Amino acid sequence: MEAIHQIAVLGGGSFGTAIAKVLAENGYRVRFWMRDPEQAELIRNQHENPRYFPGVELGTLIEPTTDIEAAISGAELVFVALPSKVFRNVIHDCAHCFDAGQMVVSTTKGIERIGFRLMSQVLEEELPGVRVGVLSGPNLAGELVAHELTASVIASEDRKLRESVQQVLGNDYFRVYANLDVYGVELGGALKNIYAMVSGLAAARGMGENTKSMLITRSLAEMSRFAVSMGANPMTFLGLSGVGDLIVTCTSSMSRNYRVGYAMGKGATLDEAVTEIGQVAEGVRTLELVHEKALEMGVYMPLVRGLYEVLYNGASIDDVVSALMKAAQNSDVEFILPRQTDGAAI
Ligand SMILES: NC(=O)C1=CN([C@@H]2O[C@H](COP(=O)(O)OP(=O)(O)OC[C@H]3O[C@@H](n4cnc5c(N)ncnc54)[C@H](OP(=O)(O)O)[C@@H]3O)[C@@H](O)[C@H]2O)C=CC1
Ligand SMILES: O=C(CO)COP(=O)(O)O
Repeated sequence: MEAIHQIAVLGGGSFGTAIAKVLAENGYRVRFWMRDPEQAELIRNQHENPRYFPGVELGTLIEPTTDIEAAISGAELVFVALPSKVFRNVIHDCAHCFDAGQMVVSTTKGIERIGFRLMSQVLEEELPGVRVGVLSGPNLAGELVAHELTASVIASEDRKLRESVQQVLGNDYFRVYANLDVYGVELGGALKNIYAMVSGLAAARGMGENTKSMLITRSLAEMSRFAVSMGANPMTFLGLSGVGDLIVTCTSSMSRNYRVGYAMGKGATLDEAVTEIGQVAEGVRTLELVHEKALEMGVYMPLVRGLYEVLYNGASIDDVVSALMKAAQNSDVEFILPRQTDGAAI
């Protein structure tokens, strides 16, 4: 395995900071690109990112910069940790800085509005010739920076990329497993944000432990049904990037998506909930896109539909829950007993 000498991280928010910190702790020099010169100056002088992780030491191997060309050029490996909403624009504007053969890894868990593209597809379209990968899994940034024992998945068809990412990120608190199914790994990371909002909402209403388990498991069934309709392999959802990420975001109040649902369950409007968090909650946008796609493709997604009704059409949570519970009872595992399509059940 060739040694990696230079790594770039694009995006100076929670996850970009967490990944840059892991890399630096593993002894790599990291060019850390962000848009805000003041933030870059603070990180350069204080070796911490006070807006996202006040008090967390980042060390001296992280070199913040607002010059994206300087960050990318010469880096063998580039991690992109930007919200999906801005992902294509940022990559498009700096596409000329990339060389063929460079390894580019998206950590973004979202979907592009036009064309329902995932970020690896955006990378392939914008950066022909680069090697593309996706990093996804149960990776709450706040826990990663605190060295909680964590695992993730690097998905790529490119073996060199998979092994390079395992090499540069793996250490005594972070394990990186490999997968070939880029689309499935990425889709799981995007979809689970919707169900994290559902779980937050239910938690705010005082759900029991049985309810929590039912919600997470039926979320997995719904995600898998959607994946199959998109031509993806639902088996990937059995891994860390599927059920793993679903569990952490549906049970942790550190998840921004969970917190959006929770705040709404306590009576906040969607705008209030999102503003209060002040960081990206990808699930809000993903919900809209998946709701639309499910309608278009005729995929049965009662949790998506119920959450959409609450968020966008002012439906009462009690009415939605009641409709879900009264719907016709159906198959547990649809790969064993196909779902009956003449009724409707959670
Ligand atoms: N946080 C987490 O636990 C994890 C997050 N992810 C995923 O990573 C992605 C990024 O999330 P995260 O880092 O948490 O988000 P944050 O909200 O913490 O940070 C977003 C970052 O994007 C920057 N940004 C926003 N718009 C632009 C733009 N137009 N040009 C340049 N930079 C921009 C922000 O800059 P500024 O600070 O100047 O506003 C900020 O640095 C998301 O898809 C998320 O789902 C994946 C795994 C875990
Ligand atoms: O994806 C995440 C953990 O794996 C982070 O979730 P949130 O974006 O909901 O905070």
